[in-house]
Amino acid sequence: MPVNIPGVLSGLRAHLAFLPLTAEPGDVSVSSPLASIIIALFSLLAVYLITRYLKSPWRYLPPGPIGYPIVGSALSLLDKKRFFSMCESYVFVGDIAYVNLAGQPTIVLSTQQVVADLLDRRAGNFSGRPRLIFSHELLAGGMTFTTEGHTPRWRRMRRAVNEAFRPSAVGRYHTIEADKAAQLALALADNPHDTVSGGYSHHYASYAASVVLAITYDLPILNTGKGGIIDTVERIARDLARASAPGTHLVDLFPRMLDIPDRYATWKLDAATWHRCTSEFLGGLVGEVKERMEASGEARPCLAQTLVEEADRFGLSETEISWAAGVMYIAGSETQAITLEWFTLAMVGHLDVQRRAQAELDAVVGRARAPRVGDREQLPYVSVLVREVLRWRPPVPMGLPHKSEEDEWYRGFFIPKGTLCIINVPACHSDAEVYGEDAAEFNPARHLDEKGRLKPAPADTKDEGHISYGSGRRICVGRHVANDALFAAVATILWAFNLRAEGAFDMDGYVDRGITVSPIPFACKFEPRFAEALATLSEEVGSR
Ligand code: HEM
Repeated sequence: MPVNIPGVLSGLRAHLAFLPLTAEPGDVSVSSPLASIIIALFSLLAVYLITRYLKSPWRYLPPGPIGYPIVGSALSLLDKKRFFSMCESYVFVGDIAYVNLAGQPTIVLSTQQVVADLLDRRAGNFSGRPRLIFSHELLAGGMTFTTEGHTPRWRRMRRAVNEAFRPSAVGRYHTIEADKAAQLALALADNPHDTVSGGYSHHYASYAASVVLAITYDLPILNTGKGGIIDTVERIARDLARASAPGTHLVDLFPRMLDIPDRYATWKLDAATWHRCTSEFLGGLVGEVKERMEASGEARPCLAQTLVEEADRFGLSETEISWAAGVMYIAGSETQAITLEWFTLAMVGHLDVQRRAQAELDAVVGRARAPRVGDREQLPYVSVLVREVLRWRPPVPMGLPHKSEEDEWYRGFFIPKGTLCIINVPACHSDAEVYGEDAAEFNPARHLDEKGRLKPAPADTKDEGHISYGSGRRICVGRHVANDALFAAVATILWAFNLRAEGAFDMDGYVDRGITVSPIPFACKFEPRFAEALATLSEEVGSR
């Protein structure tokens, strides 16, 4: 249909008649210059905004979902699987997605190479942690180095702990791990028909907790039942975890609330009291180690002993020693217990793997004694079985978030200062280019060559064969201890028992516990493999 241009123009003119846009001959209206000024200002503003937009590095953010107003994509975090699949649908370029979590810039890293490129090779910028005002700054007084930023205090505490947990130092804990593993097996045998769904996980929790506490404080070998100390440290861990859940405390959303004078903010006084009591409790545990060191000239090796001895070298205060040791329970107990739960699921779902591991144990260790951590070199299949559990079902699927401290450019993408970095560990571990086409399957043999020897671990995994321990400067400082303690438990359980599910089990489902994920509970039967197994374990407990 032909358009009547003059007609349209005159119609427009009629509509805009209230604004004298053009001066007619003889028109003396004073508003004409004003209109010109307004138009000029708007034009300038438009030019400014367009130039700013064109020049802004924010145009080059990695691709990602737009999300909803204000909350962005924060709500999708409630379901980890959905969150990751949402991010994965955007990682067609660069293996990196950008997500707005209620205003917090966040990137999700989905291949091991990208994780290493940023968190490892640019560790100077990507080793911070998000600010947790209530739990970290007020309750813990900034002392939990797991959540401390990339600060001198974090460096001091981390270096001191690393001294006690480096590969050449962890051999001194092997006896503790072997004793605890034997106790764990005996506890599991107490309930051979444990049809309570996941009833054995209670024993795994006790094992992990008592290994960590024994390694940290040289506490006497604890029974696998819970003792008073375990109850207290568990309460501390629970309080801190609850307090750091997003939205629990308003001060995390409105940091200016910190300026409210103490007398009007009872929550600050309560937090200070909690901090004082907890510091006293943790200081008391270190104090007992000191007493043993003074009384006997030396205590059995443990983390607290190293921290006390090395305090001057690393410049640690008394409170820093107490908290550096105290945080180990929080970081190291649930993670290990859950890994053992995934191990149990893998075993009931893969009886062939169970049999192959047991054949190796029978051939190398025999039945006259239980396996030891020192046997690991001769037990490559059992050893990679632990590695494969951590690859197949990472217990901390998002890692712990790192935070960038400066603006950064990577593969043409802009990563603003203060960006959170979340590792999509399941995606990294299912990369067919790294782990093969069967990456989704549980298959320990993938880590061995055709002669059954350990293959070199894939690039960027720090020789672990996976990145379940995180990456960069913040990589899990307890990973060598964890590898040993998990090996001790797995080897002892497979040496002593056949594991069989009683009833249904779900290989794909999971229970979301916040930072960690565990299998959906199922009943498992731990059947002794031979008559003398339990007697041999009883004899070995405490005799090494
Ligand atoms: C299966 C067992 C374990 C898993 C899966 C695990 C996983 C992790 C992960 C993902 C991180 C964060 C790394 C990062 O920020 O990139 C971490 C940090 C940490 N882990 Fe572990 N961990 C385990 C066992 C342990 C044990 C046994 C201990 C101590 C006895 C421990 C102590 C720590 C500490 C202190 C940190 C904080 C490091 C820092 O911020 O500098 N972990 N762990």
